[in-house]
Amino acid sequence: MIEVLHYTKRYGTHAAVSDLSFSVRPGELFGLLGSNGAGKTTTIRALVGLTRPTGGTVRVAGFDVWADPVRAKRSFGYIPDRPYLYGKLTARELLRFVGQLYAVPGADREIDRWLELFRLTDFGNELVETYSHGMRQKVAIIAAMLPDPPVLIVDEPMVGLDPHAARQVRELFRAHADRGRSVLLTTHSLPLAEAVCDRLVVLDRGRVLASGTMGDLRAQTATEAGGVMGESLERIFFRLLEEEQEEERRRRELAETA
Ligand SMILES: Nc1ncnc2c1ncn2[C@@H]1O[C@H](COP(=O)(O)OP(=O)(O)OP(=O)(O)O)[C@@H](O)[C@H]1O
Repeated sequence: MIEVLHYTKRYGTHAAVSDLSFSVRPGELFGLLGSNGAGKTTTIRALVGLTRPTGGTVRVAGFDVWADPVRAKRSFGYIPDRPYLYGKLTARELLRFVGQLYAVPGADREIDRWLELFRLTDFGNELVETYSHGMRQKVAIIAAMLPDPPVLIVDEPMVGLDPHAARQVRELFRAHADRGRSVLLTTHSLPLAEAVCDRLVVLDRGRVLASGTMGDLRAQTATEAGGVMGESLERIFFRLLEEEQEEERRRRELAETA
């Protein structure tokens, strides 16, 4: 459903992402993890047609996002890290607009259901510009999920959400994947990633440090860095970063002595 093949993005001489490959299958919830500046948003922006790759291919639902953008874009919902919403529309107007754009059957009923789910019913006829950060985030999530897309692409979904909404959203994404859809999400919340993701990629400065299921990551860090099986994703993540920093230090020392 999502295929990223040898994706590379350079800004001038700076490689934001280098030779990244992964795929997300139907029924999978896939996590893209990494520190600040690791290249998560850059990858997401290539997948949703906002930032052209320097090299490699990105496909959604079988369509090359850059060669066949309309068909690719019909097949996914996108929740950006900083959603842009029309502030001069009410949430209901904005969601009706999305419903018409994607020809969602029974859109009005669906919109009422979503607003109720996120406790926004009383605010549905208020202008979005009056909404709090978390309320806007909820509207962006509804807008992406209303067409029930085969692929959901999500950048940092939990920022600004209260604990109740964060749990709801986590369950929604899991349920979406369990209905045979594909979900790709980036997050800084390692407990969230560990709880919901089927497979993960850990990026650092645009390169893959590790990928696979939690079991794969545990096995990889256990053999490469002497870790123990059963470790949390948080421990694994820090172990991978420490390993990478150590490698980097060794490379610099070698370069200085050469
Ligand atoms: N428009 C741009 N011009 C130049 N460099 C950019 C641009 N956008 C991103 N970068 C660089 O690309 C790298 C990856 O950035 P990206 O936003 O993808 O990171 P991220 O993993 O999403 O980080 P965060 O967790 O902080 O959101 C960083 O070094 C960043 O400075």
